[in-house]
Amino acid sequence: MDLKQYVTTVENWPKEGISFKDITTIMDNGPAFKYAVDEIVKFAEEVGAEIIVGPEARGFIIGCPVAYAHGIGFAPVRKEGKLPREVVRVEYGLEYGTDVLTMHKDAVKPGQKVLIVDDLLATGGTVDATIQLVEKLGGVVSGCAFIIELEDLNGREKIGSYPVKTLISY
Ligand SMILES: O=P(O)(O)OC[C@H]1O[C@H](OP(=O)(O)OP(=O)(O)O)[C@H](O)[C@@H]1O
Ligand SMILES: Nc1ncnc2[nH]cnc12
Repeated sequence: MDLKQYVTTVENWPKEGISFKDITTIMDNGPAFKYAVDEIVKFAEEVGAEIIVGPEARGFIIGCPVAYAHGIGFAPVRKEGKLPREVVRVEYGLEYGTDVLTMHKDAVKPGQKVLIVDDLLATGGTVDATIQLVEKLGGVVSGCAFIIELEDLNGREKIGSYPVKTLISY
């Protein structure tokens, strides 16, 4: 399937100079959404994922159905102040700002094989912070999967040698 045709580009949003890739037009199309999730389900199997970790908010939309398809768990990465129990925290930079990401301290078990899933890889700040959170908990990052990669922003450099799957590149 040519998944790219279902992405909507919105220029100069949320800030001047940003070319925003809107995946809601993948999500609201049944066959396109199923194709995108199924591709990441296959990758999860290839890397032997035992749990899916996904950052708020769009990582939840893609990561949860992947976890469900395999009958494995999903652990959320959330912005500071959203998770109710003890957390680990990491500061990170975005294409358009900075923030703090957190995970519950017991969300991933030591030695557990983790697939990190998000909608989009831009500067890699979010995935880099997510890798750090998983590793603080003793999890083993077995791969990272995204629907979209913005190649010019070099996010892959932040991921280092972990296996990466992306479905669409710009
Ligand atoms: O590679 P990066 O430069 O870190 O950018 C990618 C991240 O940016 C977006 O999330 P955002 O923080 O806008 O949050 P949202 O999903 O809640 O809209 C996107 O969903 C990724 O998580
Ligand atoms: N250009 C972009 N489009 C959609 N989500 C993003 N997250 C970071 N950069 C983005």
